[in-house]
Amino acid sequence: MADILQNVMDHAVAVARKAGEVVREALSDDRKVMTKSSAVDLVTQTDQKVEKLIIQSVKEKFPQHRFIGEESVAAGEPSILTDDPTWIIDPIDGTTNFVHAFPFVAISIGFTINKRVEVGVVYSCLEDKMFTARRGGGAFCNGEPLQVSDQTDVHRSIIATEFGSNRDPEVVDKIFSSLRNILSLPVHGVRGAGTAAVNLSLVASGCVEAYYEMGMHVWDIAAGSLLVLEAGGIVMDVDGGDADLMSRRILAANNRSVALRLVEQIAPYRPDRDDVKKISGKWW
Ligand SMILES: O=P(O)(O)O[C@H]1[C@H](O)[C@@H](O)[C@H](O)[C@@H](O)[C@@H]1O
Ligand SMILES: [Mg+2]
Ligand SMILES: [Mg+2]
Repeated sequence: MADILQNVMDHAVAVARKAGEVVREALSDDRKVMTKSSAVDLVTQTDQKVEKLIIQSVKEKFPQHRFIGEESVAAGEPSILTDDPTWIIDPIDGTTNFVHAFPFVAISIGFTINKRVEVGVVYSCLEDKMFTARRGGGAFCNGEPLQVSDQTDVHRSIIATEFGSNRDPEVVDKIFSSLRNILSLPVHGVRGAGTAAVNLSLVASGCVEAYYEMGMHVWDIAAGSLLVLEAGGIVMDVDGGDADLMSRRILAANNRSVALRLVEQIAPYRPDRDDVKKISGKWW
């Protein structure tokens, strides 16, 4: 098992670096923008091209492994996590940033066995930061070990979150209700990088104390959640329950005391799960 995981890690890092080159080059081209679940859920040909590149390259090396890829799911592939070795891929996390050349864009690759993330790679390709984690083996950025912040007082914390791409009025109300509660605690600040994977790497790096979001997907958080755990942090549901990769809800924090103060402030809602088939033939 150990050797397989090292091979997976090495391959994930190599292919993420290659994907990052493609993304950086594409920044100077015209970016044709299409939409998916809503008018603000963006996708480009580069997202699709990078996902194909990653999946093809992994298939050649690990023909038995399964995939859950953001753009494959958008094209109708199922989004079901099994016990089999599975690569969970977000080819461009931060597509809106990519479209606008806002400088935080990541390639996120998580690898699960028995539904548990064993390897996580987040390549923040415009910063050239390669974040890596193996379960039980620590978290690193460009080879340097990561450690979450030791702050226990939420009032002295920075909290990261995102607004997502769901503009239903009830969801927007919940987002603002959570924000108002958290800002009024008060906290030192609220931030959002525009990519879940980078937000999680910021928690792992100790730059922000916590990140929460509802409505993102498993490919946004699979790799980054392992970074946080391996940097000494915790990952849970926004209501304080157990984390569930497919629930589309996450709260990742440096420690339990900060996390539980946030749980009291977050107005939760339940997006449709990633593994629930809503409309026949479509997996979202
Ligand atoms: O679609 P991408 O850019 O892969 O992922 C982003 C989600 O679309 C967005 O809803 C979410 O808020 C953001 O955190 C995520 O990274
Ligand atoms: Mg994403
Ligand atoms: Mg994406």
